[in-house]
Formats: sequence, structure tokens, C-alpha cells
Amino acid sequence: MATDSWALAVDEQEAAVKSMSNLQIKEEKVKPDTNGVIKTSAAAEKTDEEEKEDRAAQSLLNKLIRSNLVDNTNQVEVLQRDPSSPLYSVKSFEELRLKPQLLQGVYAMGFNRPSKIQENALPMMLAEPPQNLIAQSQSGTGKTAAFVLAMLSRVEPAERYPQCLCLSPTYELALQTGKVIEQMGKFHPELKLAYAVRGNKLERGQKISEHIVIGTPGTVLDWCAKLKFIDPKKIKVFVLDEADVMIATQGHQDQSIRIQR
Ligand SMILES: Nc1ncnc2c1ncn2[C@@H]1O[C@H](COP(=O)(O)OP(=O)(O)OP(=O)(O)O)[C@@H](O)[C@H]1O
Repeated sequence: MATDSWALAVDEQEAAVKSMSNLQIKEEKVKPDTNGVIKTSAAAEKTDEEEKEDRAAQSLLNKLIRSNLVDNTNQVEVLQRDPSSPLYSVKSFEELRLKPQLLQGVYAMGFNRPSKIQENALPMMLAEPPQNLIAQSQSGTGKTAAFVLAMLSRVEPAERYPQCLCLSPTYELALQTGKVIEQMGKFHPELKLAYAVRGNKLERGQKISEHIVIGTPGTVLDWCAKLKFIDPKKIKVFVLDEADVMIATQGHQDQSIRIQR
């Protein structure tokens, strides 16, 4: 089944990541630092964790730079016409048969055509019956926009419960992705978004009527398992953003897999 193969793929990736991180720790153990002190394995693990935090922070920084400092659609248009650019595209958004409100949202964001990853991934993400997909491409090539579009396309507005769930490695990245959902869905005002992040405290027993939930693994797990705000069986689209960072971060890895299952 599709779900089983996704879980199997995650298990295989985990095994690969585990063996890689073991190798790194061993290497760190015998390396003295500048003061001649040999690091213990605990100290080496901490460095490893810090590295992962750095990658999440780097991703956030890239997004902030792109959204706040770079605002030039002409540049993107030129890149999309350059066959060597990762944003190069020959297809149009019309060919993807998006809902008119979403097409309007996409154009309002200044997107004229899908990027390469969007051109390849969106038909799979929008396919019937739904398929599982693991996508990897360099930073800034339009992955976030692609999965946001897929979530917005799958939502049934009349059904007032969470239908799409997106896990982000950090609070800040969850808010950034939420901003993209809000922008792209702005012509679909009946679509609602909830943030499952620290500080967003809801009453026990309360039901969530928002269609899309975006959050960090710990809070999402609480909302699903402990507080039962979300019924995971009703989730149509599950997104694991920055999956490499998530799988490499021990706590997030366990929580993400528990949520997915
Ligand atoms: N089809 C498109 N046309 C024009 N601009 C686009 C398109 N898709 C995405 N963008 C813009 O390109 C930038 C990068 O997109 P996005 O954040 O989706 O990339 P990403 O691959 O998720 O990046 P990261 O790996 O850092 O998370 C954003 O500013 C986004 O608005």
C-alpha cells in the first residue's frame, strides 16, 4: 500500500541516517579541539544537533531573504526562460487544471509558470488516486509553493475539519509556510488555517474546524494523540517539510513517524 511504502522508505532513510551519524560521532570522538581536549560522544552529539538547527535556520534565512529582500518578478521570468535555471519551465499553471481561485492566488504572487520541480511534482501531487511523493531539489526552487498548492487543491471547504497536515522543523519555518498558504489561498477565503505551535493553547475537548494545520512535531503530536483536536484518519495530505532535517533530528524523527502512522 502507498502508506506502507512511504513508511518503509522512511525506515530505510532513518537506517541510513543513523549509520551516517554514528560514523560522524566516532570521528569526532578522537579529534582533539584547539585546546587539545578530546570530545566525549555526548559533546559530539550536541555538535551534530547544532548542525541540524543550523540547517533549519539557514532554510529560514533563505526564505526571509527571498520574501523580504528580493521582490523582482522580472528576474524570475528571465530565469524561467533560461533552460539551465532550476526555475526553467515550459508548462503553464492552466495545464494543471487548478481551481480558479487558486490560479488567481498563484498569479497574484507573481508566478507566471511552474518551476521545474513544480512542473514535475504537481501532476503527481494532484493525481487521482493520490500518490505518495518524496521530492528533493535545491533551495529556492519552489518546493514550498508546490506542496502548499497541493494542500490547497485537495481541501474540501464544506468539510469543517483538518484535512491537510504539514510538519515543519521549527516554529519560525511553520509561520513562514503559513504565510505562503495565506497568500496563495487569499482568493479562497473560506479555507482556514490553524497553527499547531507552542503558545497556541486550545481548550481540551475543543474541535478544530480549520482545513489545514501547520505546526511543529511536538505540538502536532499532542493535538493528534493527547488532545484529539485532529483526527489523523481524516487527513488527506500529509507534508513533512525539510524532511532531511526532521529525520536527522532524533526527537522530530520519532514524533513525525508517530504522526504519519
Ligand atoms: N513558479 C514560480 N514562479 C515564480 N516564483 C516562484 C515560483 N515558485 C516559487 N517561487 C518563488 O521562489 C521563491 C522560492 O520558492 P520556495 O520557498 O517555494 O522554494 P523552496 O524550494 O521551498 O525553498 P527552500 O528549499 O529554501 O525551502 C519564493 O520567493 C517563491 O515565492
